[in-house]
Amino acid sequence: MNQVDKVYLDLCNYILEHGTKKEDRTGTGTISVFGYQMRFNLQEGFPLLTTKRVPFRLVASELLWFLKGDTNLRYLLENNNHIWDEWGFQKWVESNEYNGPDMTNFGIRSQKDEEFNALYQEQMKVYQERVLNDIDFAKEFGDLGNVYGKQWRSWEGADGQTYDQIQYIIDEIKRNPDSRRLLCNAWSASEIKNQQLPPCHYAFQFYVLDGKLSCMFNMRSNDVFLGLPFNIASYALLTHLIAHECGLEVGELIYTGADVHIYSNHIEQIQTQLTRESRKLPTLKLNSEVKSIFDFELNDIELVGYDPHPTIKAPVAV
Ligand SMILES: Nc1nc(=O)c2c([nH]1)NC[C@@H]1CN(c3ccc(C(=O)N[C@@H](CCC(=O)O)C(=O)O)cc3)CN21
Ligand SMILES: O=c1ccn([C@H]2C[C@H](O)[C@@H](COP(=O)(O)O)O2)c(=O)[nH]1
Repeated sequence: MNQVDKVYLDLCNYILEHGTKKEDRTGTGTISVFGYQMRFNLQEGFPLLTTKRVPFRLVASELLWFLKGDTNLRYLLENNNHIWDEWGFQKWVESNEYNGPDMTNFGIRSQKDEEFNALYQEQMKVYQERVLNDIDFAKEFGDLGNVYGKQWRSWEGADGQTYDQIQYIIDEIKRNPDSRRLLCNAWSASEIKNQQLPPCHYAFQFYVLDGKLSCMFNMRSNDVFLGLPFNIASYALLTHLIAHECGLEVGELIYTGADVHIYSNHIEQIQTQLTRESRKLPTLKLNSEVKSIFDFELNDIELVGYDPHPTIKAPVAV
């Protein structure tokens, strides 16, 4: 069994065995543990689960969106990436400008009420079309607020200046690889009110040893079935991109999670996944002509040899 699926499935088993039932903001209900760490050796292959298909293209386009400093859904929709749609949609249906059918608690209601779900799907389509085709609408309702992209690339300091935390990390790695300050912080107390969803992966830090770049990322809250496979792959890709620019190999990826939970409507899916045999990990190939991490585009990033078990569908808690 490859180490990545093993470490992930060990976590799933651990939560199912030792987790406690806990209510949550979305009203879905979870089984949760508080505090968990996992380590992935990036030399062994790219950490994308093989016991279900994880859509790497969506992971990569989301990361490029963060790295552009973009916070507007439009870029994701243009790339056929719908993982953030619900949080933009929520902003629209809660605004004065929305005058369609009542969408209160659309996340839960769309799962339980088929008639409502049809109405919701219709309004979601309208929303997506308008974000893609109406620039003024997109500016207002496609924007998720000061989420990751803003905090990573243009953090607003108490001095009124903006700070590019990613550029700082890259410059520091090149200048002073032993630094213990290779850190990016996305959690800002004054910004929570300006975010459709306050950051879940709220900080990460790099470490250079023997020509290898390692990364530790911290999550305050983590959806183990849908979010975590994305989060692991996303930070692995970020580590590869930064290592590429800095002329380093990749080292280890370390995950630290706080409220690590399985949603009550994901348990069957996890149980299915637990019965599957893992396969060989894929590898990552980056276009060597691209030098700066900020110049990467989707087709400069290639996953080689990914042959996973089929997708397992699950509803997302909003
Ligand atoms: N409850 C919850 N879980 C999350 O993981 C999560 C949030 N909310 N809110 C913000 C972002 C959005 N993320 C998401 C959202 C949806 C999927 C998801 O549905 N993934 C499917 C494929 C979806 C598709 O093909 O469009 C999967 O099978 O992995 C993954 C990550 C991670 N985050
Ligand atoms: O990258 C992400 C983003 C979000 N999540 C999950 C974690 C929680 O299940 C929800 C957020 O809800 P809160 O009530 O704000 O904690 O989204 C994730 O796993 N990964």
